[in-house]
Amino acid sequence: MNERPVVILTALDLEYEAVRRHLSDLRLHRHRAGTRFEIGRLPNGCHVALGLVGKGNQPAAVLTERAITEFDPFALLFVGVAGALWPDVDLGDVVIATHVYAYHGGTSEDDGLKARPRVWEISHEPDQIARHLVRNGTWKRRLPADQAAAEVRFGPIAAGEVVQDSAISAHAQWVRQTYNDALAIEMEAAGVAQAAHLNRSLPMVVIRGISDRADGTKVKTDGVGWQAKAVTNAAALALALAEELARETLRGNVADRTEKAEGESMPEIVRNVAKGSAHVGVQAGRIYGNVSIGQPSQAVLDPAGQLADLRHKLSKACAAGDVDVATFTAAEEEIDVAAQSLSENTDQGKNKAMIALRRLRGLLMDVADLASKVASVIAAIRGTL
Ligand SMILES: Nc1nc2c([nH]c(=O)n2[C@H]2C[C@H](O)[C@@H](COP(=O)(O)OP(=O)(O)OP(=O)(O)O)O2)c(=O)[nH]1
Repeated sequence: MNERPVVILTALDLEYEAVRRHLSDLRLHRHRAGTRFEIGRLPNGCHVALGLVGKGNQPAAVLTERAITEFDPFALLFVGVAGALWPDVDLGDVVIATHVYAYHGGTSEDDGLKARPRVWEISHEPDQIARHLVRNGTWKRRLPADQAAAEVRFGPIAAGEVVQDSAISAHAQWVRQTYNDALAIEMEAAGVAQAAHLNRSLPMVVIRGISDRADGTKVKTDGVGWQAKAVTNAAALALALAEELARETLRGNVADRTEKAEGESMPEIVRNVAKGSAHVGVQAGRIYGNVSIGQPSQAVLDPAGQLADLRHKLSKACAAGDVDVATFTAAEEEIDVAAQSLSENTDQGKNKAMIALRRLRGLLMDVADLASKVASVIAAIRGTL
């Protein structure tokens, strides 16, 4: 749906795996310096370039810069685990960084260490979208059935150069006193935030699952699997956010294209006619989506393809004012559910998709074209059962 991908970066292998699990059609992308990214798709068609940066702000900054240059993403997400700095932040909770503190900046003076804080703030639109997703709870659909529900918190994250695993060391006390509104602590967000800022303030969000309390019990909580549980929650929310950000970008693009189409004389469908032995190239201002050469084709798309086509038509109908924004949003959610259920490729998944599509048919019944398109997707799925 979006030509530009979202980049998602992680530090640890288990974080990478937690994101990778949500992607389909994965393919390897090698950078000439040896960095390996994988490019996959989310159920709504949004492309994701996934990378592993390792631990620490420095490699995170360098590889974030590399990913931005390589993929020109519309947004960047960092997904991982972190330690909680306060007792009311629970294991398994998800923290979305409203601010990132690079807490190691300072001057060492005769009377002690003085902080020289650097801080980056979350961009407005991803912040609003993330809060909306948390409010309506739809992101939880991506959690495995046996995963306990997590609380999501918005607040600052402190990023430094050490693994913090004490509540009483001088370092721990200094962090808690100097950055006392920070909810969580980790080692990459400052590098990622710096790289995003230096790239025209690319929208960037850090999403962390709490896997320990940064208080000397990390070995124990790691040992009973909290890292995997915590990052499963963070990844589910991150991918819901990626989809919604992609949708917003598409909405912007569709509106943009519609305005241009009205101002330009070029019609949407251009027929290039050759007479005699003349050779004619494609004469069109822009070409979007599939290109058919020759007579209009009646090719039959599979259910997933039909669903993608339906999504595209829905966006156009919304941009043209035939579908209001509330209906559009509700309809897109049903399409997401149908696409995700279909991607399971089981009879159960197909049945779930049919139920979502029946709800969708109800939502779109006033728009004849779209309602009949929904009916044909239902028929196509029924044919595969
Ligand atoms: N859960 C948690 N994650 C943290 C903390 N500090 C911290 O940097 N992180 C994030 C950022 C790093 O990418 C990564 C470090 O955790 P880790 O489990 O790899 O730490 P470690 O180096 O002590 O682990 P190990 O390889 O020695 O087992 O997790 C913390 O206190 N708790």
